Amino acid sequence: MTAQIKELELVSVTKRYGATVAVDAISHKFRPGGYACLLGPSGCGKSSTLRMIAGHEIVSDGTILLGGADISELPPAKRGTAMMFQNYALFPHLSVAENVAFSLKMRGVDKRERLAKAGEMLELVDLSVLSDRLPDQLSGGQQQRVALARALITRPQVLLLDEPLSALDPFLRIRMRGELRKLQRELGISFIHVTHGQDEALALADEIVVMNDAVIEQAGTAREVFNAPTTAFVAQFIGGHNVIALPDGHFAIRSDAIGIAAPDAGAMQGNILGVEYQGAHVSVSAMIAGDQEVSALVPEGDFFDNPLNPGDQVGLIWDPANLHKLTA
Ligand SMILES: Nc1ncnc2c1ncn2[C@@H]1O[C@H](COP(=O)(O)OP(=O)(O)OP(=O)(O)O)[C@@H](O)[C@H]1O
Repeated sequence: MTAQIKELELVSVTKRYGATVAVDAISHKFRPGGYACLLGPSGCGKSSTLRMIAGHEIVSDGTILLGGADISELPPAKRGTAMMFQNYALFPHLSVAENVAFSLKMRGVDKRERLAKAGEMLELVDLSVLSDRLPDQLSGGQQQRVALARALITRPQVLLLDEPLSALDPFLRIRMRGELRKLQRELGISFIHVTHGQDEALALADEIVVMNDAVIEQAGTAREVFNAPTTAFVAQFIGGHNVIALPDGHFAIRSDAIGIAAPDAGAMQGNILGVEYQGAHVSVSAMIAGDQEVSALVPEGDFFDNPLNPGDQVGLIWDPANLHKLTA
């Protein structure tokens, strides 16, 4: 299945709902066979983008290309994409195997062949033993695997996942996250996964596409986006950063790149506002010049060698190489 995975490209894609511009002329090439996360806050246009790629929403303007061919006008089943929905959308009256085989039935594939294919898909997601059950006889995690098998049975080039983990409890979410990543590696196809969780995106993605207010703010590998956010929005949304105004502009710096020293040392003086124990680290917040609050993540051992309290004066130190100039 890994041979010649086609590249998905968005060219100036726009979605308007009446006067609302949900997606504003976004362009992006997704890496073929990669795991991409569309990350952003509620209402930024992630789901609209995904639904346009799937063909469940009409593109208002722009083009969607798969392997160079324009798929913008094709019906969902003819695009080479498949979608797994947030609520799984399983048919309650059909067995697991029949749910998985459903789209082949719609395509006129005969019963024996479609159930054989459904069997292969259920094996892939480790659910063969439950193939005769009804959806309401399954756990949330099992239902999710059925939904995955059902989306994969058409052998898509691109699997689209809309908040696939949001219905699961935190423990299961982390387990399923690992399973999704493993499955994507095994299949070698492109996954595009919509999430508003930065931890989820960092854990899963080869590529993170950060959206805000209908546009792409930044796209890059998880490490690039985390280590060098280009805008204040990305720095704040991805977490673990401070945005600081200095005489020569606005900069992002990771909280764990700020150290604490004696009051007369360091790049800047600060007054401790709060101390929060987080296990491996202690998060120390301080007020610096210009009424700006910054947080430093200090390794637990270092903190307790020189404990601090609110009201203490300190110096904050950082390596200037860790300051990333922001463009907006
Ligand atoms: N069918 C619709 N009709 C009108 N406006 C819509 C419709 N669907 C979405 N919108 C609007 O388009 C914008 C983007 O919505 P979209 O669902 O794409 O965002 P999202 O980033 O996926 O948000 P969430 O994480 O909450 O699902 C929002 O302002 C939303 O209210």
